[in-house]
Amino acid sequence: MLQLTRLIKIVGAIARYRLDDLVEIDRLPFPARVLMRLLPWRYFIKNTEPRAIRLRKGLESLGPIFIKFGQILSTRRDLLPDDISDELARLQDRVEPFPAADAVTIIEKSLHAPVSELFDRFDHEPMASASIAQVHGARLHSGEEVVVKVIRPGIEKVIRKDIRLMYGFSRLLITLIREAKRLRPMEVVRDYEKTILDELDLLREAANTSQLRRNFISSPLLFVPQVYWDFCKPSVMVMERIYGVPVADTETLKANGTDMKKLAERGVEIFFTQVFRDRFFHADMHPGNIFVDITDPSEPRYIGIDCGIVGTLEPEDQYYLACNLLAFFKRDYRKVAQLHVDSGWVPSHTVVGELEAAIRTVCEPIFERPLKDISFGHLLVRLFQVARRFEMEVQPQLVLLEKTLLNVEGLGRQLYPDLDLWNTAQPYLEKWMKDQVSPCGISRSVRDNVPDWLLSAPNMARNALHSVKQISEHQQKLMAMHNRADKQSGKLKWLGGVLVLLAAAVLVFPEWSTQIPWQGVIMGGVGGWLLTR
Ligand SMILES: Nc1ncnc2c1ncn2[C@@H]1O[C@H](COP(=O)(O)OP(=O)(O)OP(=O)(O)O)[C@@H](O)[C@H]1O
Repeated sequence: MLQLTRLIKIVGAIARYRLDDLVEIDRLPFPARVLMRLLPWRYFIKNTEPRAIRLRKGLESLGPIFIKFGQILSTRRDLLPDDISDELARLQDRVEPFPAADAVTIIEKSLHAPVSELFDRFDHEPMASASIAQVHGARLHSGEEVVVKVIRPGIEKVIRKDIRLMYGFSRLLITLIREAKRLRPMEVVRDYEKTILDELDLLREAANTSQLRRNFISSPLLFVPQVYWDFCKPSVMVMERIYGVPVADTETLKANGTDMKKLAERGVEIFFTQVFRDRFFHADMHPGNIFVDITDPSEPRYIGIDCGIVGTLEPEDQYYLACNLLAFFKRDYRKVAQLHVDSGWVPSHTVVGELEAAIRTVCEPIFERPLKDISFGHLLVRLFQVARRFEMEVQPQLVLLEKTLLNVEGLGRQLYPDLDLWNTAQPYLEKWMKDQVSPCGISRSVRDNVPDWLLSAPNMARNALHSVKQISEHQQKLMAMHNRADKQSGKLKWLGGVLVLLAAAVLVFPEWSTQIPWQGVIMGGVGGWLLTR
């Protein structure tokens, strides 16, 4: 019943914001075209606002889960046109807070103690309320000021139901409009499902926060609040309270004499450190999650919160990124193409020259601009688009990285419009490359891997024996098949020989053709051959 009400609400939003207009009817197959023309609201609802704004408003009207979906969708620039991505990126989940009494119940149930016992002070008025969680201020008995993040009650059920509906819509879309496959609606929903369900587990967020804090523990670039593990459960998380200026509040930052150039460059440095040193990056870098500590405005330090979404990279991904970025900026498209083939990102049958030409077509216009105006993020977006045409399955972690890079760039340029991203990033990449191939780097890699190799040695021996056994079994099977094929070809030769002899005899003595019982000869031949198989 709830599902039906939801469905009616969704159809209502489609009608009100004329979201059906986002589809080009003339390009649809005949039955879908008829169906679309039969939609009743086409004839009495007009909405002349730009399509991107209508889509944003439609999602907003459907509430927090769809807003979150829109936010995640906005990051798929590899699939969506720019106007839609830009507009969806403006979606903000301003959500009504839920009653503090509900928050208290969840906290007490999770931590098995009354709030008054758990905290010295608990602020019933929430500090912030978003789609998934609500944040309350509090003080521990030991005196530390903290914030308590609580998952919205009943939200998981709503999310799971909405996701089922989204899958249903995606299937319908693909069935009705074959072209829609290009937008990969099922993949987009799957992406969303994973991200949002991960965000529901605050233990996961707490673990990510701890890891990021450890990675930057003595860094002047980034501060990450401490997690209080004794107060963390899947629906409740308690962490150190931070005090900083929201990064979007550039007026306050400037009024306090913050070194904006340094701030912008530090953002890029943090990103490249996370990617090329730690292979672990905060992947939800929207301005609401970033604050600045301006205790010393000439040395501004970032403060990062909300580590619900993080990305991790495999060493191969890291290598791929570094090599590609370096080759790109040297405009060595052949190398970029070759790297794609060598690393198996595109199938081995790919013609390197063709991939090289496609990459050149995409990149040359971008490099027309001065280096400082080039967007790394857009470059990656375009590269992935090309790679997809060449059957490269773009890994989700790379899509996450591309989205983060776009955020970091956007933020950096907002803070300091002349930010030269390449100049800031190049030393990191080149240093990383040098490290990898230096004797130190190689010995470090060997040292890191030796314990694993030693531990897996007994297994390796067993696996090797197993493989040898399997190979010899396969060989025996192949030999047997080979012998049978030999025998059969011998029999076929024998049968062929008899038939050739008979044919020759008929040619020499044509009168025999009427005397020979042909059916008998053929049946006898085939029967004899089968019996001797
Ligand atoms: N450690 C903290 N100290 C001070 N304020 C905090 C802290 N953590 C969160 N907040 C406040 O609460 C707000 C929401 O927190 P957070 O981003 O973690 O929640 P969320 O539900 O994941 O929100 P969203 O998903 O929309 O980013 C922040 O924008 C900030 O104002």
